[in-house]
Amino acid sequence: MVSHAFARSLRLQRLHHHDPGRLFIVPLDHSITDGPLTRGHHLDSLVGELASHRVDGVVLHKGALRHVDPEWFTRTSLIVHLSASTVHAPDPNAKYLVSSVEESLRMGADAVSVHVNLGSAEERHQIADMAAVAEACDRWNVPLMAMMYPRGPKIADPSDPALVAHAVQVAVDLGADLVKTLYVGSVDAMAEITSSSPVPVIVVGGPHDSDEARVLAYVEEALKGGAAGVAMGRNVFQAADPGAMADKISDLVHNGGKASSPVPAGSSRAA
Ligand SMILES: O=C(CO)COP(=O)(O)O
Ligand SMILES: N[C@@H](CC=O)C(=O)O
Repeated sequence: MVSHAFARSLRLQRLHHHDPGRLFIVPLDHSITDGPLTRGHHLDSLVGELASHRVDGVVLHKGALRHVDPEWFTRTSLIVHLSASTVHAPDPNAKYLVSSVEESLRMGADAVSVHVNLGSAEERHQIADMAAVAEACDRWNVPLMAMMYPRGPKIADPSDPALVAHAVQVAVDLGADLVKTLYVGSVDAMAEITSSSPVPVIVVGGPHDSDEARVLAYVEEALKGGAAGVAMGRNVFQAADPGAMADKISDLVHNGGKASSPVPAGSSRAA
């Protein structure tokens, strides 16, 4: 009988559309946290553009899937985000679950993600939620991406290497397959974190920066620090040309910075 590990490993490998060691994820879960992602163009066209420009996966909330063409997910993976809060809440750091592993599987998810704000007032619920989701991921053999942010009343510097290392450790100890967290601002300090983690660590992009060269330099630096890729939202979907920006980031993540042609529309996995 094929072991269950086979299924989880298969799903994890399927996230890597463009190379086995790196991931370029574009999270679009900001739509609950901050409100509508884009002015003007629709979510479906944005996801289609990302899928056509070598993005390995997108993070979406469950309801968004009703408005996106499934065809895009022959070329990019679907990570369903299970956590939510909005910036309008009395405590925006208090994340809670709005979906489940089983529901996400029913909707076609390749993986799920859960958000923990380490140091937040409601940390205990978020850690307990991640533990429960990790158990369900074990049961259903679904990869878990942990979104880990040091955030809370006592957190002075969220990118403090000791805090980020702790956040990564919490995710590892709860059973995450992949951790998305902050870049700590130094290649060496990041390398200490990534080299100590038994699971891949990818970094977020942060608020949109109109200086494209600075964004790309950030990606290069994070990769030098051993990040297994990036999970960049705002610096992609708020770019003037999200597809072109995705190509440039994908070249760094997947091609060592060498430019390569975008995946032709309609083609399935990259060669
Ligand atoms: O993973 C992320 C959101 O869930 C990171 O998004 P940003 O790159 O916009 O910070
Ligand atoms: N999931 C993160 C980033 C997206 O908005 C958060 O909620 O802060």
